[in-house]
Amino acid sequence: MTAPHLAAHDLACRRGDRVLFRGVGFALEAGQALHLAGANGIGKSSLIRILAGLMRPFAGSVERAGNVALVDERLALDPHQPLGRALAFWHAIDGTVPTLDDPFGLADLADVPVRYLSTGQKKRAALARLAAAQAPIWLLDEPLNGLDTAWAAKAQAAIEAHRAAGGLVIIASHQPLALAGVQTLAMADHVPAPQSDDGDGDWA
Ligand SMILES: Nc1ncnc2c1ncn2[C@@H]1O[C@H](COP(=O)(O)OP(=O)(O)OP(=O)(O)O)[C@@H](O)[C@H]1O
Repeated sequence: MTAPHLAAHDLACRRGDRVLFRGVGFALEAGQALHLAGANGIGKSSLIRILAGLMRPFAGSVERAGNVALVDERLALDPHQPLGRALAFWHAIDGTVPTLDDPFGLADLADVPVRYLSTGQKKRAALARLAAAQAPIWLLDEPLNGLDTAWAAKAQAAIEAHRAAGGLVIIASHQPLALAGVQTLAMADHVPAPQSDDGDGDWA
């Protein structure tokens, strides 16, 4: 795997008429992991989309070396296909072959149409698709949502294996993460102060 690099320089994000965050900066290298933490609506998914190149920052820039694979709430698998065929579609696009070890326990679900999978099964399918993409940079938006305790542990083991193989990972999550040496970016530290509208300026 080519050594990946992902850096954010003084990023700001505006959605509608609101600046969600500003001054976000970090630099990650192979093997490192960053946890984006913060309340609902603070801008974690928006930051992930900026890092993935799907949204322009309001200010600042992203520096990236290495391909990106993204997992978010949108399942990029054809809901009308059986899971095996839906995953095979991506193998054909990526030029990869399915691994035999089945780390996400999907073998028994290969004939089930994607739309009939449970929430946790869909998340496991998304993680299988992620791993198959063979991209060094993983951007994960709530990757543990919907997983039971055992599968959440296995998903984190897959993240650790990816790091050990030279990948880097950014994870937006409300759940505590059991990842070695994971860094935390507290989004609350980057929320702009509200504009004062108390009229003080009029009386100075
Ligand atoms: N297209 C849009 N136009 C305007 N505002 C938007 C748009 N998309 C999202 N927002 C707003 O941006 C804010 C941040 O959303 P975002 O999904 O990034 O938050 P989040 O931290 O990931 O939240 P959660 O923890 O609930 O997933 C929210 O207030 C949301 O309503």
